[in-house]
Amino acid sequence: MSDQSYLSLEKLTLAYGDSVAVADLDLSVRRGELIALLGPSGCGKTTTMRAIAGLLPVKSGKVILDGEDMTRTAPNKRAVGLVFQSYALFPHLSVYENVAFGLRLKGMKGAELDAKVQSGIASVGLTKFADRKPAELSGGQQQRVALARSMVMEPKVLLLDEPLSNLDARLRLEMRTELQRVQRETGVTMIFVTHDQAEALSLADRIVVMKNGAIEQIGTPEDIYNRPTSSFVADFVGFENIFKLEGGALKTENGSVPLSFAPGSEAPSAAGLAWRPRMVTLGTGPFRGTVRGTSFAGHSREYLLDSALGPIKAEVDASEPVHVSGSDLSFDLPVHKAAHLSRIA
Ligand SMILES: Nc1ncnc2c1ncn2[C@@H]1O[C@H](COP(=O)(O)OP(=O)(O)OP(=O)(O)O)[C@@H](O)[C@H]1O
Repeated sequence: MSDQSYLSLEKLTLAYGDSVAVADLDLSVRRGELIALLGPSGCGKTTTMRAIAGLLPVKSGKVILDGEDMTRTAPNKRAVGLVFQSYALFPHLSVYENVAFGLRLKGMKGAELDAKVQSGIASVGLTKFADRKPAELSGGQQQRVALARSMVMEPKVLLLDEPLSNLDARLRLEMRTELQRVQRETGVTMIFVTHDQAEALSLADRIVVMKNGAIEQIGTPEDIYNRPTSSFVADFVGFENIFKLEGGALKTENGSVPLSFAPGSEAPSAAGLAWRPRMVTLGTGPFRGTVRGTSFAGHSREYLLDSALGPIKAEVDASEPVHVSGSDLSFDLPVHKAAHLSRIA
């Protein structure tokens, strides 16, 4: 993978009428990268994809692909493929004809067309189903046809908008693997939109977390999961205990609570600290909390504690002794385990 940018969005601003949906967005994607756009509903993921595909005029800024300014290029001249959550297959055409459709439009025919379509269908494991109509296929199979149909066009970038969201849990896992395989085998640059954190973490080379039409954080799955830099991303990936930090003390609803630091170590300069429930130590530590609620989650047990810091969520192995509601417990928020946040809402 080269370090050079293959697809660049430069100060991209996108609007519907007067209403700005994405503002000043900068994103640089390397050739062959698999990027996930992750974020809550309405944050601008689909809008960004539509602009890359040329389906939405750009208000200001640029879309550069493979060294060419595509900002004003028509969608069909961009070499950008699209796979939507609703597979948008032609219902009256067979699998074969669905996959052949775009190639025929480009004027391909005869043996060349046939070879290309056959290999596209084979690459997603649907050779046996070539003559079926979409209605005679499962959701996962339809999604594979949509993928094959885009891939035979040899796009420079393949955009997938919630490609797995209509599939049941088992098929989603299967399609994740399938997408990864196709990506590895073809080396195509892929950008996919998802609401689903687990999907983004398991598939992407890098994750772009969006909020209110802007990028909140870009990083590897490990960065996003372990080192969120803002309270928004921390909350999104499951750090449920988030505090402002001021002068080495946590700011809480009930005032400042000093933290204890390992001898010789200084208070972090971060604006905030965040802990996953798993990172909270139960049973020892400088803080006291009263168990307000507990829930059994199979391999683990979650506790909600009332404390001078406010509500604290803790999670421990289910094999640990059970603390009943009303129990008074010591706990700790180990500073060395915390995510250091530079921005906190
Ligand atoms: N056709 C449209 N006309 C007007 N506003 C729109 C249109 N499509 C989207 N928007 C607005 O633009 C903003 C971004 O929407 P977008 O669809 O890009 O979000 P998203 O992150 O893809 O959300 P979701 O996960 O729900 O698909 C939202 O405020 C949305 O209401």
